Amino acid sequence: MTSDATPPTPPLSPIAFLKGHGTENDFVIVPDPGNELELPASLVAALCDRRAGIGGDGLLHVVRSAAHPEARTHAGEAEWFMDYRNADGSIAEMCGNGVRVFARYLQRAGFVDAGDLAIATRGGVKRVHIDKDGDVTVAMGRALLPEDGVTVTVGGRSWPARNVNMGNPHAVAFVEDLDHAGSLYSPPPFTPASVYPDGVNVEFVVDRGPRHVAMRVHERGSGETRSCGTGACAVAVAAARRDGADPAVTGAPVRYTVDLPGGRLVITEHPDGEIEMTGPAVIVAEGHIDPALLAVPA
Ligand SMILES: N[C@@H](CCC[C@H](N)C(=O)O)C(=O)O
Repeated sequence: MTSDATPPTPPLSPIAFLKGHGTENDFVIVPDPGNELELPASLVAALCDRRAGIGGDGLLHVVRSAAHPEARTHAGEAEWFMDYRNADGSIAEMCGNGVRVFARYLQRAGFVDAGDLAIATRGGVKRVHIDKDGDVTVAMGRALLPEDGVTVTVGGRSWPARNVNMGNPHAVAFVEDLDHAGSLYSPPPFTPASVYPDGVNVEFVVDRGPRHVAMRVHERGSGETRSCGTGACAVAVAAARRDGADPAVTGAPVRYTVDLPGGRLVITEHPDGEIEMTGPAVIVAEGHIDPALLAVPA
């Protein structure tokens, strides 16, 4: 018997993924060396969904620089491009914890050895040092400190916040108590809104001791996370200016220990402005994405 019905669409092939975190800032890792996958914002959000998906604060799309239009010019310097997405599917320039986890993935997959490598990001090429079983250090580049800050208001309290750009935007507010930041699920209101037309990551900071601070963060596109690497760098830079320890002025490097809900990062700023971030990076699982999830409408 013949039929004129349309032949069924061939099933989508499953896609491999891994799950990893850096100080509990967690990521879905999608290896795609040839940049063959379509990853619309809706699919990224579905994968990062903690109830109906895999769950993560963001997604690390692992692509060869030569295969990605945004990274092709860096291919001679950095073989791999971190195509980073926030949990809501939005694109961000940089992710500090993400770069460490990305490097750990490359090492685990056998693409690189422990030691030194370069990774391309939208925030430029980052130099990374991987300890085989220990921490990962990233040269994060220099911070920009635009003069225009904002006032952040939560629960009737207001604080001035310093504008620090680590490739991505941050507003750093020193507060008396981290609980005063309230729920950071939604973006904390700030004025004037014109300072951050593309949104901002907001850090609330308290002192723990000499050159030692603790912070909570609301991440643009992800909500409150348990850690933010670029945020910890922004906090260390703001603290050094507040403490009269700007290395460009003193001529000496300054190191801050930054405690986050998910762990500890160590941030060193050098007299030439270069900032180094050191912390853990862990791969916790790997598997395959069910093709049904890949059929999420764009
Ligand atoms: N978690 C990251 C920052 C990710 C990007 C951020 N949400 C943004 O939109 O700028 C980090 O560890 O730096």
